[in-house]
Amino acid sequence: MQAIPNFDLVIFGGNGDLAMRKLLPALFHRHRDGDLPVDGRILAVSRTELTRETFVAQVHDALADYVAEHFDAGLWATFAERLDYLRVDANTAEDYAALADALGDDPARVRVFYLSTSPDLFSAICRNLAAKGMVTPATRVVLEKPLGRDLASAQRINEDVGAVFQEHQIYRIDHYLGKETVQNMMALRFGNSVFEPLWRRTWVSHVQITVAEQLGVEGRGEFYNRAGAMRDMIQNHLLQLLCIVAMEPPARMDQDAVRDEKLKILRSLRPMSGAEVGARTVRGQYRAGVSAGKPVPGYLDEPGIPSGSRTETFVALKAEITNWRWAGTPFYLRTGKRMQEGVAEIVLYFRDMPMTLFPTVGGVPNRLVIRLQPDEGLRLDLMAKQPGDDMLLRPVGLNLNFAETFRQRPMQAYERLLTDVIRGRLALFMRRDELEAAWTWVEPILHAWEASSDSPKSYTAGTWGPAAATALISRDGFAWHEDY
Ligand SMILES: NC(=O)C1=CN([C@@H]2O[C@H](COP(=O)(O)OP(=O)(O)OC[C@H]3O[C@@H](n4cnc5c(N)ncnc54)[C@H](OP(=O)(O)O)[C@@H]3O)[C@@H](O)[C@H]2O)C=CC1
Ligand SMILES: O=C1O[C@H](COP(=O)(O)O)[C@@H](O)[C@H](O)[C@H]1O
Repeated sequence: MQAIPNFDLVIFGGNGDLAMRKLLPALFHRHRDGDLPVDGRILAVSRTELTRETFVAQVHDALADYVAEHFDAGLWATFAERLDYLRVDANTAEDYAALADALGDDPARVRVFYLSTSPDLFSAICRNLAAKGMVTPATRVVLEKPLGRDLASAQRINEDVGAVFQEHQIYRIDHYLGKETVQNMMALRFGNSVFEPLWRRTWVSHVQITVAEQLGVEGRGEFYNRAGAMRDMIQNHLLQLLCIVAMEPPARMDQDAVRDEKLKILRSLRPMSGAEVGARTVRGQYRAGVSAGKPVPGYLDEPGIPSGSRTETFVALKAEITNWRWAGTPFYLRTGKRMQEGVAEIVLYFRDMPMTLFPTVGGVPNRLVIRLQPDEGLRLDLMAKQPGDDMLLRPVGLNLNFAETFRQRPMQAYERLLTDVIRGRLALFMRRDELEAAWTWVEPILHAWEASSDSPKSYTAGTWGPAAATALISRDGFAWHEDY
């Protein structure tokens, strides 16, 4: 494993929610594990006037909450030495002079600009960094999602960022690609021979990808209401998961070979015509209910949500991949806020046997359940004989729980991704053409929804979403995997 080189990491939006909840805790974990070089500096920037001391105190409190039992006072002291804060308004060219001074002029030093702000600021930030001569060959830029709200706006951002940075310097983050189980899926598929012959239309009847959250919009109402579940989750996380399940083995595990294969899948997604969208997609919006044992308000009563909003908090849809391996095997995608369980998983359902020889109790088709959250693992559901005189079969699961097997703290997605940027490893980041292919597929669905007079179907918080989502899959003779 390549050591992490000395670095300057500049986080635009360094006092924001993502930085405090995910980025700085991830860096603290890597510091605690002794993975960061001594000369690795973290410089937070944003508009608010803060002293270094105040900022460091804010990070201390955030880490105490978000790193919880892994927080260590001794390690905090050395971590705090890495931190600094600078006031920079992204739109004010003069503010960048102090940033350029703080970074110095060593052209060989790895320099990462992490843009953890609204994407409206990305163009101005890149332009100003270039104008002040801060973009060296060893500089990388990380772009947070969502990258645009449709194909045209994504292209505009890509053009503006591309005018300053070369493609190999641009890291478009999708934190799902940093999850251990997602990488384990590549290990399962391309490090074992046993599944490869089965991994195709001949043996797989359909695939389900579910990312269900119990959380609501959690103080991000204004942002969420402009996005909705399609832009927030399907366009990026769920389509990336679909790519990892469906892609062909890359010729090598190098960044472009992997990304080429994912791109082929995105381009093989059968486009939905406006007329088909009604039958192949379901959008929902939660109303008040009980989630994780507590009464919760409906979406329209959350702070920052305008009355009568038609933003979807749930999407279920049927996708089809028109290629040699998958034609005829539907992929059902489903995501929602305030669902009954917080769970993320991929389930491959294998085809039924041609005939039944044995009586069964609670028969299910053979299936492979790949669990991303909450407990990462794999389960292969098989039928086995129940002990006793009768030849009676019942379902049993062969279980692999990664935490129990490896007895190691699983690395959080941002821990892996942040250090990949510093190391210059692009494989787990999206290339421009991938991002644009994903928007190309999603956009007609969004347009059809916008043009429709229908509102999202209402569902009670704490359930599995609108009844129409059950109908979407049961029409094809299948049912959502919900037996947790
Ligand atoms: N929070 C999350 O869980 C996730 C967030 N994201 C994405 O990450 C990005 C950041 O999100 P989040 O942290 O939640 O948002 P916040 O609103 O919490 O943070 C925004 C940050 O941007 C800074 N900022 C705003 N305007 C300017 C400006 N003109 N110049 C400099 N800094 C500015 C703010 O600081 P100040 O006001 O002091 O300037 C603040 O630090 C967004 O693109 C979001 O979509 C993606 C996935 C999950
Ligand atoms: O990107 C996002 O992801 C989170 C879900 O991430 P997870 O790692 O907790 O599964 C989601 O809550 C948020 O709305 C979205 O912006």
